[in-house]
Amino acid sequence: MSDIDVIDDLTLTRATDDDWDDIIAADARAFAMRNPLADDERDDLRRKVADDDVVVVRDPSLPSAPLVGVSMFYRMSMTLPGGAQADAAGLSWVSVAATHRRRGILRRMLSELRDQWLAENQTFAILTASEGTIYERFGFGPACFAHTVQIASGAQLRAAPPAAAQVRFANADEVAAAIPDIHRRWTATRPGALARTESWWTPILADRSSERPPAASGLHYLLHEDGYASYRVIKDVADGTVRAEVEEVVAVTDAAHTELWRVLASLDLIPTLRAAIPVDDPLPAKMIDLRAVEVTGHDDKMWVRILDIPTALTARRYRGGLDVVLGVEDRFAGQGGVFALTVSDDGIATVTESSERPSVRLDVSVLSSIYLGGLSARGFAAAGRLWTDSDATLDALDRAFSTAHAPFAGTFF
Ligand SMILES: CC(=O)SCCNC(=O)CCNC(=O)[C@H](O)C(C)(C)COP(=O)(O)OP(=O)(O)OC[C@H]1O[C@@H](n2cnc3c(N)ncnc32)[C@H](O)[C@@H]1OP(=O)(O)O
Repeated sequence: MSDIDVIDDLTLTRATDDDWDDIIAADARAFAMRNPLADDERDDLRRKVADDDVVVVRDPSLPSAPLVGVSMFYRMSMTLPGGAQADAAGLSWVSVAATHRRRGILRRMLSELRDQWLAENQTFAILTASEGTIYERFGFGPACFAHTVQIASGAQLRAAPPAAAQVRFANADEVAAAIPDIHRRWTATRPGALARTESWWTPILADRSSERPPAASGLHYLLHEDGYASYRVIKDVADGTVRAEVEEVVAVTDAAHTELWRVLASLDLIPTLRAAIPVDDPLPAKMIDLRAVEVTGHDDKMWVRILDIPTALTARRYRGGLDVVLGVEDRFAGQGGVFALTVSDDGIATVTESSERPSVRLDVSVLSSIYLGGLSARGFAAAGRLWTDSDATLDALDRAFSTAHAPFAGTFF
């Protein structure tokens, strides 16, 4: 890592206070935002990221040396299969000016950050991707998915309502006091779940009007002792129709999940609800008519890149015994190699570098995709992107890497 680097006639540095006006303007252009971040949103962002974790590229050959590239990462924490929490570098706000595309600025910025992550012994990098074809070349694989669902108002749950209400609408103070802890309890139950520190909660709880979708209300909160839900009411300006966008349903128990959805599905004068839910969410199975939960979209929500393969493989738990030799290719970060992975019947792994012939071959992006249990080894084998020496090896690999719950990040970054 260096303080200043030259790519042809460009300079690459870490951000300082003086760069932030240009960073905000550049990202607003690159992400087609109607307005750049307002001052309070910019303060929120700066509380979440250190200037030393922000890479800035400028072109001094042009008047005023415009900022032509920016990338940053948050220091985040993610739940692994089995419940351990691991640090993860959350890559975000990556952009290159439209005037300077396709001359290697993204590759150069990611190389700089890769060198930093390796020097810091980071095990994982994660991101939410704007397009599906950019990040595999850097070793990232799609790892967490969500279903977008639409639910008609009045949809009935099978379970009879409890005698006494267990859910109530809560005011801002009650919400601020209760939900960070419920969220923390929830993260322990889901692989891929991202923890939120205070600097992440501040903008969520502030619910700034500048951050709301057009024609959207503020957040309404429903509180249960083991869960919460939030939603906005949106009136379509074009046709006047009303719907609710469910922002979050965070339930630590099945009972909390049922009671929160019971209330959401019965909101008056709101014909339609939309939500993004885990792909294995039990909601359809809880309805009298499973068609009441219509899946309208399926999106990759978080990508993972394993940076330290032995540490990552030993940090998670597995669902069955396994004895394989993984041959992993990593063209971007050079962290691949051959690793003997042995998992005991109780799901605990030991990993050693090996000189044996691999029984499984795959790219680090594929290993990263199956790591949280969101995609299967068998699926990649069928796509010709993972090779095993036998079907029995594939079966064992598939079973060991699968998880009881589909991974779900729960926080956009
Ligand atoms: C984590 C996040 O922040 S996701 C958000 C990403 N940012 C955006 O979508 C904002 C709008 N887009 C942009 O700012 C730019 O087009 C970027 C950042 C996507 C690409 O920046 P560039 O500097 O043009 O990329 P660069 O020239 O370094 O290309 C690197 C590689 O990615 C490939 N690539 C770049 N953009 C794309 C794309 N949109 N689709 C597919 N491949 C792409 C290039 O072909 C190149 O491949 P190679 O090195 O294997 O030959």
